[in-house]
Amino acid sequence: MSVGDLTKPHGAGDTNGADDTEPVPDRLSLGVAARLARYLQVLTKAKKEGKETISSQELSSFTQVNSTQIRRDLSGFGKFGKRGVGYNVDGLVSQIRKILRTAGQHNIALFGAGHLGRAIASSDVFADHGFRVVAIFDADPEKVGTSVGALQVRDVATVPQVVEDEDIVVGVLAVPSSAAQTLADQLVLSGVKIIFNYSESLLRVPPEVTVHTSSPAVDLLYALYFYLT
Ligand SMILES: NC(=O)c1ccc[n+]([C@@H]2O[C@H](COP(=O)([O-])OP(=O)(O)OC[C@H]3O[C@@H](n4cnc5c(N)ncnc54)[C@H](O)[C@@H]3O)[C@@H](O)[C@H]2O)c1
Repeated sequence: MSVGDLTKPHGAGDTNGADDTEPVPDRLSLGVAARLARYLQVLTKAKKEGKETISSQELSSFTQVNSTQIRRDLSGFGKFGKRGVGYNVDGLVSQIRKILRTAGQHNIALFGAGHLGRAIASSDVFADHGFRVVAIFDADPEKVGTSVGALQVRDVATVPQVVEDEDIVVGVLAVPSSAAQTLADQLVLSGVKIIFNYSESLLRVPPEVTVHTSSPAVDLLYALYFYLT
């Protein structure tokens, strides 16, 4: 079964641009989307290291998805895979980015210019995948106006205006749990539909808004489950 088999295609003539015969899927199943994102993570790194091809076995060893599943998921991208040679890294990166709709540039607003916020702002973790931190906010008047890399810390009162001016699509919360819900509410009111939450706060948002909560300990519990079973 390929990605195409698991999804509902767009109407005729609406194509992904890379191959006129390949329709862009409307909706991926959660499992496929999660696996494609993991492949993309490995492929992006491989591309950065100048690797031209990658085999399903290599992808498997880095993603812990078995290679038969990988071949099935990627069978829709026939022209990128050659027996004995593997997949063309460049081609597969652009194809998966189109399918996950992550092609192009997406602007992030970061909340919290503390330890984590500063580390995120100065690293490539988001930039490697087409996300750019274009604004950083903090509630502490001592931090507002100071520099974090090329950015100046802004006052949270300016959120709605900055979201509009900077075309922000993602809000990243690197603030104490006690501050997260109020900021999430402000982001929702400003029209932001994706929130990446580093705090442990259980955020309440309307159904059209997606919250992803990053929790290393919970990821470890998941790994532990597979280790123990
Ligand atoms: N999930 C992870 O991997 C991970 C890792 C480290 C920290 N964290 C979490 O990230 C958060 C930040 O951690 P830290 O170590 O950077 O803390 P920190 O105290 O160094 O920084 C927090 C910053 O948030 C600012 N802040 C407080 N209220 C705010 C508001 N309403 N609006 C904007 N800014 C506000 C503070 O002034 C401070 O600058 C915490 O919730 C922590 O538990 C998560």
